[in-house]
Amino acid sequence: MCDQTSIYIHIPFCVKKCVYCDFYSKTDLSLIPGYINALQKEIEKRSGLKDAIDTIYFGGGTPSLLSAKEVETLLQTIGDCFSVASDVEVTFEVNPGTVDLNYFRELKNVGINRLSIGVQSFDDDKLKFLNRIHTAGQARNAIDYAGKAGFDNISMDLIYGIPFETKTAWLKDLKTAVTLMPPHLSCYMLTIESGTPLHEQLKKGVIRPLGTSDMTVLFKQTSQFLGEAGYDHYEISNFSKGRQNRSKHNSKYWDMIPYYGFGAAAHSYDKKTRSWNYRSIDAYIKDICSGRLPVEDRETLTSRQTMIEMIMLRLRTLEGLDLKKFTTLFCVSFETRFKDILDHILESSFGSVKDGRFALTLEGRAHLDSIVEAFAEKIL
Ligand SMILES: C[S@@+](CC[C@H](N)C(=O)[O-])C[C@H]1O[C@@H](n2cnc3c(N)ncnc32)[C@H](O)[C@@H]1O
Ligand SMILES: C[S@@+](CC[C@H](N)C(=O)[O-])C[C@H]1O[C@@H](n2cnc3c(N)ncnc32)[C@H](O)[C@@H]1O
Ligand code: SF4
Repeated sequence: MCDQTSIYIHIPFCVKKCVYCDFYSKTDLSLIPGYINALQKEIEKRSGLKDAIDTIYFGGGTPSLLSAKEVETLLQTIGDCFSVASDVEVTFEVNPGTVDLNYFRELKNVGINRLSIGVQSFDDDKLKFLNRIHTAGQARNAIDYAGKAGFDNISMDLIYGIPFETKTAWLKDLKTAVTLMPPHLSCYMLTIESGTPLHEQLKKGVIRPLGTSDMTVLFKQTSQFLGEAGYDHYEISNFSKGRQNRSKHNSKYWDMIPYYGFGAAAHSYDKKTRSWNYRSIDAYIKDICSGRLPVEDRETLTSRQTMIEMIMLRLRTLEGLDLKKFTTLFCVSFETRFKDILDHILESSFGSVKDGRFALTLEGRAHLDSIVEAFAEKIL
């Protein structure tokens, strides 16, 4: 029998960098054809016909900078090198400043069946502050085109908690989002990553980030508002209309199911080992063209690392951690191993144990980082 697995393809190109983003991408678009060629070679080199691929994800960077022909070429190579399921979910990330109706029709024709649209906000001032290449009008058009081209599996990315953002302003963004009725929404709390222009602004005192308690208010407001609008808060940043509209691909990350990562800066996981490719387009292409795999490094997870990772990932989700599965994997019951922390969490209503699963409440998820840290300290 085939093993179910996934493919992630990294497209490290952007028209310009957004002030908050530290995902790997470059603005030299002339490198795209050579990169596609190298990607094909990497896929061929790592081919695995015994693996049944049921999700494929084009992420970035900006996948929507590729021509539909280039996307088709990559999907054909995957089809030649892997056993792709007939009902495979194929997600494609889109920047609203790079698309039109015809492009979406072409994407549909070459086999893309889920779009993740990087809207970020419907407020032009907020978009300008973030250094996005598009306006709110273009974001609305992108959603409209996606529907007209026949996509029904659409997700929207939004960012909240930028400096000076108020509860009212964020609520306005959420209200606009739900009127467009996407079946899936990702709402990300702004993180100020070191090395980004936003971090520079912070160091110079040009911006003052929102405090933790203001962020917590926005996080809870998001969950409450989207809950009332019919969305399940199924992962800390993700919301869907029913189970059928969850991201199958990302759900696999939270379930620790193996995946292939192709391209510069892409990560792969095979149940025991994590590996990652060079975070440089030049180094990636050079290795591939010399017949080597472009792996920068790999680490085999110890049982302790797997335990931390499983707790960290599962506590992000609505369903939480399967206690029986934990005992089978680690030969110790979760309740015994973490009695003190668990008692504290249950007493303070930050979590609950139901039907053999330990999950955080909304209040608990608002304190996810410190809760995960408490578990990690106990494991190390
Ligand atoms: C890596 S981007 C790729 C999507 C596409 N390039 C775009 O921006 O339209 C995926 C998503 O991550 C989120 N993101 C990236 N950096 C972030 C940060 N520092 N804080 C919060 N969200 C972030 C954004 O919502 C973005 O749409
Ligand atoms: C921030 S999430 C956005 C998910 C989107 N909201 C959705 O529901 O489909 C996706 C980003 O994570 C990063 N990413 C995901 N899987 C990856 C992998 N295997 N290797 C490297 N980066 C990855 C990419 O930058 C990608 O743009
Ligand atoms: S958020 Fe998207 S468009 Fe902006 S720099 Fe990051 S990957 Fe590129």
